Amino acid sequence: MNGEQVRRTVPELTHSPGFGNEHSSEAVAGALPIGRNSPQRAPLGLYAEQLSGTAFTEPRAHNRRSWLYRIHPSAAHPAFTRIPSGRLRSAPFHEVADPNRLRWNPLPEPAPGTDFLDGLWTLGGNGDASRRTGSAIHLYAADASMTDRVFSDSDGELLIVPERGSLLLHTEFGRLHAPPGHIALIPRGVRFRAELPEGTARGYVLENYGRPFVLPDLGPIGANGLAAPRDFLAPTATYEEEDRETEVVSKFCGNLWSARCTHSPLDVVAWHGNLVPYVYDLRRFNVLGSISYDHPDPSIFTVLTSPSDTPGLANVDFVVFAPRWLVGEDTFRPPYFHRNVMSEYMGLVEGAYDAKAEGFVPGGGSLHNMMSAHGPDRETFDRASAAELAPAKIDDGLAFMFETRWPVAATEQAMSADHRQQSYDDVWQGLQRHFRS
Ligand SMILES: O=C(O)Cc1cc(O)ccc1O
Ligand SMILES: [Fe+2]
Repeated sequence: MNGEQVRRTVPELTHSPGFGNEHSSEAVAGALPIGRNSPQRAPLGLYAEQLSGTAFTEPRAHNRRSWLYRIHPSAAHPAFTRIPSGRLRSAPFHEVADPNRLRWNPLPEPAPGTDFLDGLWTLGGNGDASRRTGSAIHLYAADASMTDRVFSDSDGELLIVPERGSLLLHTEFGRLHAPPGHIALIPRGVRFRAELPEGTARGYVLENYGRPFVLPDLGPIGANGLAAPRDFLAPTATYEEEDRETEVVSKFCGNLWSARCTHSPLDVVAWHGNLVPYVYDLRRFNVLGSISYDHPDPSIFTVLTSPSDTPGLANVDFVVFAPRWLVGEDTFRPPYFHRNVMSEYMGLVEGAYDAKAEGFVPGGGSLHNMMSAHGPDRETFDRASAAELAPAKIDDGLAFMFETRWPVAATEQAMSADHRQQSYDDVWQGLQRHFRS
C-alpha cells in the first residue's frame, strides 16, 4: 500500500444534478462548442467524440449519448492484448445453478497492493455479456488506489455499492466520491480509476449487461416519491493533462484486455449529454410503505431498474431497505415467507436486516434463487409474531437487493469459498408447529 494515498482528504467536488437529463460541463471556458457537436475545428484544439450508450435509433425517451471534447481522441491507443482476468468471471456462466439458499461472510482481506480492479471477485450471474442481457454480481476488497491504469467495461454498466471505505472515482467526465451508503454508476465503456481515500475499500458491484438503469415508473404513487431525479449527481469536467504512461484495461466479452497509452485517457476538458456517471445517496430515498396493514412487496423500494423487453419484468432491479417506520396493524411486519420467480441477491451496507437475527452481516450476502423458499429466520419469526404492534422505527441498517429475471449461477469460486456459510439452511430449522384444528 502506498502510504501517501492513505487517508487522503477528498477534494471538494462540484456536481451536475439530475437523472437522464441533458448535462453540460466545461473545465475551461469556451471548450464546449455552441450550436453544434462537431465543428470543423473543435474549440481550444480539442478532439470531438461521441460515446453512445444506446443504438443511434432507439426512441428518444431511451436514447443515451454524450459528446466529449478531449485532448487526445480515445482512438489514440496501440493494440490491446489479453491479460488474465484474476477472479473476475463473466456470463454466460457454465456452472450448475443451485436451488439451495446460499449465504456468504465478507470477502477475506485483500493481498497487499490489491487495487479495485484486481480486487473484483465474481459471485455469479446470468444472461450473456455479449448478448447485452443479464447481469453479474461481484464483490471487491482493495487496499491500493489505481494510479497508472484506468478501467472500462464494454460488457455493461457498473453499479457500485461501497460497504467499507469510500471510492474517489476519476472518470472521463470528472470526479465522483462514493462513501458507504451511496451508490456510484459507471456507464458501459466509460474509463475510470478508483482511488481509495481511506486506504482500504470493500463493497459490491452489479455489472448490468442489459438496458441501462432508469428510475422506475411511479404509477399511482404520483409524480414524486422513491428516488428523486435531482438527487442523482453527475460530475463536472476535470481533466488530466499529464503525458504519463497509463495502462488502459478494457473488459470485452468476458475477458480483460490491456493497452498502454502515452497519456492519461481521462483528458476530457468539456462534455455534454445524457450518458453520464453518477452518484446517489441512498439515505435520500423516499421510503414508502403501508400505513394500514400488511407488508408491501419490496418493489416499492426500487431505486433503479434495468427493463427487459417485457413490460414490468426487470432484467435487474436495484432495491434498497433504508430506515423507515413500521406501523402496520395486525401485521407480521418483517419480510414474509415467500418463493419468488425472480432471483434475489442481498447485501448489507451496515447494521442489521429485519428478516435475519444473525448471520447476515455487513459485507456478506445471500442468494435466494428462483422459487427458493425463504423469509424470516426462526428467531425473527418468533419475535415478530409476538411483538406488540406499536409504531416502530427501523433505523439500524441499510440493506439492498439485486433482483433479477433469471436464476443466478454461483461461480465455482463462490461455491467453494471458505467464507461461504455451509449451514445457512439451519436458520429455518426449529420453526415450531403451531397448527390447531
Ligand atoms: O428479504 C428478502 O427476501 C427480500 C424481500 C423483502 C421483503 O420485504 C419482501 C420480499 C422479499 O423478497
Ligand atoms: Fe426474498
